[in-house]
Amino acid sequence: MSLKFPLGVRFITHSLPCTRLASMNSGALIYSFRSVPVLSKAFPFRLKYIGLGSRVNFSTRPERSQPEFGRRSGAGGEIRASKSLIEDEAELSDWVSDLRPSSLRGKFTSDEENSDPELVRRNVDRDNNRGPRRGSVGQSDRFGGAKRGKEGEMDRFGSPNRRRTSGEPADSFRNKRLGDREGARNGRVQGKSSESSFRGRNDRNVDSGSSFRGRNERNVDSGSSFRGRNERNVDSGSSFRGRNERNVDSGLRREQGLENNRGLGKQTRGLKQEEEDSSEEDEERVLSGTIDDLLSEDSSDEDDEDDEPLIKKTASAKAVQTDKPSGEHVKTSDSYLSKTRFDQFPLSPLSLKAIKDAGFETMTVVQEATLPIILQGKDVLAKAKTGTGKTVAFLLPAIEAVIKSPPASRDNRQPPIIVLVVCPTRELASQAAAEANTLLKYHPSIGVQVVIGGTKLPTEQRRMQTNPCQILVATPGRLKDHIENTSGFATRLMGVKVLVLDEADHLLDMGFRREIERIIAAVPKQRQTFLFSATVPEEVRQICHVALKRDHEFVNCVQEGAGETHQKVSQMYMIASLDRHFSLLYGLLKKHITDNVGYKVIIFCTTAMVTRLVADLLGKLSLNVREIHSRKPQSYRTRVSDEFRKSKSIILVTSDVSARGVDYPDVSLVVQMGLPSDREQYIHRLGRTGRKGKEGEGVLLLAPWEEYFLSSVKDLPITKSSLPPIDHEAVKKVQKGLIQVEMTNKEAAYQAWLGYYKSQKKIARDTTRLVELANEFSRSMGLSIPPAIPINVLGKMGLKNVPGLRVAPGFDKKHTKRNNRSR
Ligand SMILES: Nc1ncnc2c1ncn2[C@@H]1O[C@H](COP(=O)(O)OP(=O)(O)OP(=O)(O)O)[C@@H](O)[C@H]1O
Repeated sequence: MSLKFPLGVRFITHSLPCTRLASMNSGALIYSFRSVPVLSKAFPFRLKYIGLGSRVNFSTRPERSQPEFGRRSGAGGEIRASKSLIEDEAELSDWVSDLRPSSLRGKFTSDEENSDPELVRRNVDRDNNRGPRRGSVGQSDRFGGAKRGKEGEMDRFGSPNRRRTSGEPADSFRNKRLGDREGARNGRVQGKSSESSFRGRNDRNVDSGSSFRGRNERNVDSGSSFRGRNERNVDSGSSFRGRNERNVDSGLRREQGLENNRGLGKQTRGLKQEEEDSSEEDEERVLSGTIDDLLSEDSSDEDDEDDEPLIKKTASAKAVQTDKPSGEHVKTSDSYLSKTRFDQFPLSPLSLKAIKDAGFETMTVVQEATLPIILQGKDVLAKAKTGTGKTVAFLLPAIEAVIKSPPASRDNRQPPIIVLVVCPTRELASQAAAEANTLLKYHPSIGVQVVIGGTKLPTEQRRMQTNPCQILVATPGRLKDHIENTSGFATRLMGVKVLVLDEADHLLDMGFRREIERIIAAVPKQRQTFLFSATVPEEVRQICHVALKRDHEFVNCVQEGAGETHQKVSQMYMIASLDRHFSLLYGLLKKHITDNVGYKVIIFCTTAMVTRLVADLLGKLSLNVREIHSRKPQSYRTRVSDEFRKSKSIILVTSDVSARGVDYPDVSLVVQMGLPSDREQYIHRLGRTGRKGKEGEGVLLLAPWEEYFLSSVKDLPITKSSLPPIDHEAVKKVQKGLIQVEMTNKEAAYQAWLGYYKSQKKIARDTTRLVELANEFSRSMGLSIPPAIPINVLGKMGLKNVPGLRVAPGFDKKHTKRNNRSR
């Protein structure tokens, strides 16, 4: 039997993270005082949870090989919070790779977009130097480019009334990173079997059947529980029924102490504000602070193990899982659309009209699951697969909140902001604003604006004054800038009734810590808050309490494990030594192009500089390729993003600036070259294909020594592919192409590669080996000797005196001074 919530929300499933926490089997609970490690990192004042003792596994995914990514903290739990750091370090690697004596000496002040690549690059350096954002979110910055395209769309939607989305494309994004693979330098391009047809899709079909009423049918308990979560331990066999009861009963009783969570705002006010980040790159938290900061933070990870007092754990919130099972129930398991119509909900007729114009016929599963709860006035944490309409899911009810608010008086030049949407990247913010404008087509009195950095603060300030809006979409850094520097802005934020954190896990991880704290502190406590993402790691769930009310609902439309990715997207990985990678990539692309007439491919590289290298090479191989990464000016990125969105038969090589949220239609293949920063990033990148229930393919190309990453995705349906045969001609072509690639690109890629893998603890542990691998990478680019690296850069990277490195003379401080003197 299934239970239904008043508005029809039904619980489907298996193991809910929360449902089986404290409330169940409480007699058996052991309250131990363990810390929630990430909390201490993110929120110094220490949140406390009642712990479930041994049953509670705060470290999330035990079966993941986290050590490589994890940073030690708190009670010794390995946490992924280090992701941000790692990403920063990835950025660092690119930044480092781009160091020149000049950039080491000075900063650049121009903010403008600049078509001069050199200047742009320098701008990047400058930006990097600016903020102390250490924890940065790599993604964010890397994200750089992607969605700018949206901006274009906004214009479209902008209609004559003030609904126009503002927010200029930010320019000078910066980011960096790098990556790549290793190689047992011997491997020769050869391919044995090959078979790897990257086809093996499971064409499970989609048939949602998920209507309000019919939900139960979907409700087949797959038994696939949330890994590493308590509930599984507590009551693995629990039936669907039992769970629902638990839900209804709110099995997740929150215990005292959680109140504290809400106090975040207050407490964070007192937090030390590190120097302001220069707005310009909220999301681009490139390497903030100094390299030393980053490295030292990194190295201190191990030390940071003091146990916190603690815990009080218990889940809060009810959990509603709407996902469907895997295995034989595939027919319904990958459906992203429900059968529920939008007009079955009490939505504004004008919104319904706009929805119809947008061509949305029925709700997606996440929309169907969250809307009734949100309309009840509750806070929601929602996890739903990539490309399944989360943006509309939070925007629709947010618009309702605006409609229900009393109109601002006409002479109020600074009307309250009713809805605040925070996105980790400029692209996502622009995209969300564009979607909002679609939904607001017939609400001319409701305005949307975007504040995303990249433009000068005063420009945005003026824009906000001349175009008052009720819905504001922002990136965290720029929003914080406005809170602190725009007169009257803080007052306007006191009108916020709905706060949305899009890509919540990313926003709540270490990278955006300060900004989010500041933002939460700046909006009223009496508000509704929605957190959406395709991935919500357990440790982030713990932090969610700082933003959400205690009785929030966790709507999980995703089954942990195989269910986190789309069944219609085949996932394969290839293991090959580094020296084969470029040829393999080329062969893979050629085959895909032959097999797919209107192909659209995204290739993710680990850093901006490696992205540039790969794009350069593929261009030389006469493929129709574009590149997006943080080193490109925002205007360029916007243009390319738009072009890629609209085109067919095209390849986009990109860094992680395009990993999250970017909604490119009809991407047929996603290739990930080298180590993804973590499991979530792997899922988000893969999510650029198979959107809206479509088919897609994903290929992860790793070197043998990167294979350990697979343990973190072992529950996903990713299978090993044999290496395809690569014909001799292709190998020769690639070699020739590599010769034509600019030397500076190779040098930059080498340094960036080194920097990126230096940030991967597992690999960096043995620096001699690391350098060997880097030199392997160098050879894979066709270089017989590795590029020399300035001594000061090596120092910053902690790689001085490591055998195998070539040191570029004359760039160390002493040396430079001497040279200057002698001039
Ligand atoms: N009910 C609907 N019916 C059809 N299409 C929809 C519906 N709702 C949203 N969409 C479209 O689905 C696409 C994907 O939506 P969106 O970008 O919000 O996905 P997402 O879940 O946020 O993905 P990601 O996790 O990658 O950010 C968009 O083009 C959006 O316009």
